[in-house]
Amino acid sequence: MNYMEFNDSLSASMDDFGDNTQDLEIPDQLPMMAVRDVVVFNYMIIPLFVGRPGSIEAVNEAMNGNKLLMLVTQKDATKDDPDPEDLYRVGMVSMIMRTLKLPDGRLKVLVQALSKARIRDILQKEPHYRVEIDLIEEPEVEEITVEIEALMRTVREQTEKIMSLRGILSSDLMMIINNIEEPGRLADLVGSNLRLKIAESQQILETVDPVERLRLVADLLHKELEVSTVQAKIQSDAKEEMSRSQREYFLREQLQALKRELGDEDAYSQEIDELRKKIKKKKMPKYAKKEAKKQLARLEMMHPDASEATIIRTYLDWILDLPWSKSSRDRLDLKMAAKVLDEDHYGLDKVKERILEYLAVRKLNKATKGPILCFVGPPGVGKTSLGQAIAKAMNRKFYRLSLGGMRDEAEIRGHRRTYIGALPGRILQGLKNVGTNNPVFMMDEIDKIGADYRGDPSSALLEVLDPEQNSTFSDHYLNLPFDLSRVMFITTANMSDTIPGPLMDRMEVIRLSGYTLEEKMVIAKKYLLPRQIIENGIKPSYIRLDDQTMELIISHYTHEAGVRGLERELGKICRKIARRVAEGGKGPYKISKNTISKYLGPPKFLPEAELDTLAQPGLVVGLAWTEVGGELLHIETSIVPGKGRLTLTGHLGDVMKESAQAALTYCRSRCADLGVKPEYFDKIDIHIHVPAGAIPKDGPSAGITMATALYSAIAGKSVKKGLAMTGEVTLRGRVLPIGGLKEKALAALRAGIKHVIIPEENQKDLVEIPQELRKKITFHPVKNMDQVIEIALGKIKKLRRKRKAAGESRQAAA
Ligand SMILES: Nc1ncnc2c1ncn2[C@@H]1O[C@H](COP(=O)(O)OP(=O)(O)OP(=O)(O)O)[C@@H](O)[C@H]1O
Repeated sequence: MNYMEFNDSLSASMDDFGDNTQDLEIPDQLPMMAVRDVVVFNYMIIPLFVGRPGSIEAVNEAMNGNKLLMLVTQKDATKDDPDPEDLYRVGMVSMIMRTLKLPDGRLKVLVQALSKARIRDILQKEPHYRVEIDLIEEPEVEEITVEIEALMRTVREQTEKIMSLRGILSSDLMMIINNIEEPGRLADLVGSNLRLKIAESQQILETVDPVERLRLVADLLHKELEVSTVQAKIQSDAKEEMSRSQREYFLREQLQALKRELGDEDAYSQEIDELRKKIKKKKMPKYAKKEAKKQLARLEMMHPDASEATIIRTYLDWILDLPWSKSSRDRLDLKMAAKVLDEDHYGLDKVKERILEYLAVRKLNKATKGPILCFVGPPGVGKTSLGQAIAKAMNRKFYRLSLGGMRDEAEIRGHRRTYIGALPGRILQGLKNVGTNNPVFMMDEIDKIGADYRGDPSSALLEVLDPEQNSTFSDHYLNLPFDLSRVMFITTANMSDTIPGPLMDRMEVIRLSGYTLEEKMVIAKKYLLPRQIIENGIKPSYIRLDDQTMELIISHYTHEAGVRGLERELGKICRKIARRVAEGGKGPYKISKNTISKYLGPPKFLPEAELDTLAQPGLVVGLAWTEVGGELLHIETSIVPGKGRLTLTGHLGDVMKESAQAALTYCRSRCADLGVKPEYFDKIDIHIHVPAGAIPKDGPSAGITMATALYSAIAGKSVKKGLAMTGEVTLRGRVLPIGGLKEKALAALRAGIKHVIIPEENQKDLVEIPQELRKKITFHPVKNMDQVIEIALGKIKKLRRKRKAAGESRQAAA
């Protein structure tokens, strides 16, 4: 029942019946009718449609008697034949005011509620319910207190709010509500109009006390108000959304119309036309053109502002920007190329020769798929700049990509277009950048490439670098094969060990080792200093730097295989001079042994020989080969009374630890030479330490160094001054070959070392060592440890004698 019915019925009750019903006697036994979906309240006049046979019987009996009928609500509306327990016990005694037979056999009955009553007993169920009842009198409210008044006002206000939120506010109903002075009536009127659940309505009905009832209604109103507020908000939001998109649509239509009016008709179709022309003009493979046209057709069908349209536009831009067929013309003039290479780089003869061979083959057979060159060497030896020089010599564009730390395959291959913000991989980005499809493409630090859950970039690189596969390189974003076979790939690495095997297979390694002092001198004078002079805006005449000073800078201010640090130091000097000139100085400024510290501060490195820390038993200098070139490796051994323990410190790797064990076993096998009994080793603790403890060290090449250090410590004799060594040792004392001889020799030279012990099998590598270096260092090839000991410590027999004498004098002293 809605409020309109209520409204009508209320006025009907006032007009037609007034208080006539007041005098009516209500018997305590009445026919009863169950009603569904509605709870009848006091004073209500309500039309009911009666169809169930039992109900029709009950109405008929009432009509035959005093027209009174007990109405109770069914708990479950779906039950056609409710049992007594399906019925609420409190209901309304009502009077039938009018009945009307409907053509379908049902009755329409208009009833007026007279009094609340509780069923005491059910007398009969068939053919219709008949019940015994107790009337429930409505208690009188003696005084309308302030609290009740406030409650009534709240209920009125809240009712008004809910009705207005629901859009069904009626001034008539509000007038009636505002005029009701009795709390109970107000509760019934509002409660019956709230669209409550049946159980809640019944709860109101069963609450006898009028004030309590009103309070309950107030609570329910409060709840209802909250729900209605949220509901109204949801509706208005939805409406707003609708109207906004409608407004946008109309505005866009208007904009299009305005554009048409103004003559710059349809910018969108113009854009499409332009793209179409570009695709037609652009030289690209048929499959690429086909795909571009297909995407353009899709774009045409779309709304220009759709997000998908932006993705297609970016994709088309990429297709149009890629150098599908644009190449630079190769310069294959070998003389010219040799000149360019010499101009930019000193030395590196072998490398230059290999590059010229490469160019020669290209000249004779343009279709050749040359190998990928991989420059391996320490930092700052010119790997990158050599790549640039090759590009210059061949008249190609140059692009450099650093692979260091790259872990995501998508960096090489790109993301699929379905990703938001997807882009092609770095290879295609590089090609777009240079604008030709045959640049010199340098990939730096290929040894530092990583792999994790995002994929393995090295497997993607395989496809890029393999001449058999790279003519159909597929980038995830582009999703079309792109021919990379004309690109000249060059890779660089500091160490070749960490390059993944399959990659290594596809490349030709060219080693660039560190520079000797003499080479550095020439590079500094011919290339680095002139470049720094120009970069700092000064003139060559401002600066006087003699050879002696340059040598000092190299040996005391830098400690590196390459020349990057040297260039930085020279840059520092030029900067300081630039400042003086800018401040009005005239120069020339002489940089000498005495003034150098003014420019560069105190020396940063002292050559190791100058340190003179080497003349102690147990201290030996080894040579190591690291990423940054050759390095000296100091090994310290100390022996103390103990229980035969061997302690190794200095962040040593497993291989190096095993070398130490082998060294110890070697020394144990030489007890006689050392003049000690085998038990001696059970009474001492040996500690081998390799300083610079924070730097990890590994590899077998320190084997002979450790064995010598241990031998020297046990023998109590220092090794020869200015001696360094490298070689792997076996348990039987054989010396095995090592790698990186040139780098190690250069490091020894930098440190002022004069003698180097090397494995005999490495003797063949000596040819690679520059002549002037071989003049300064004596290399001692050895086959076994005994030879090492003889060179480092002197004749073994003499040693034994000495050791014995020392033991005797100790005994005598004791
Ligand atoms: N033989 C040389 N002749 C002239 N200049 C050189 C020579 N070798 C290196 N240089 C200069 O040294 C600087 C450093 O070289 P570059 O950047 O090519 O080193 P790199 O070997 O690529 O190092 P990294 O492994 O750290 O990338 C460059 O300015 C380069 O011109």
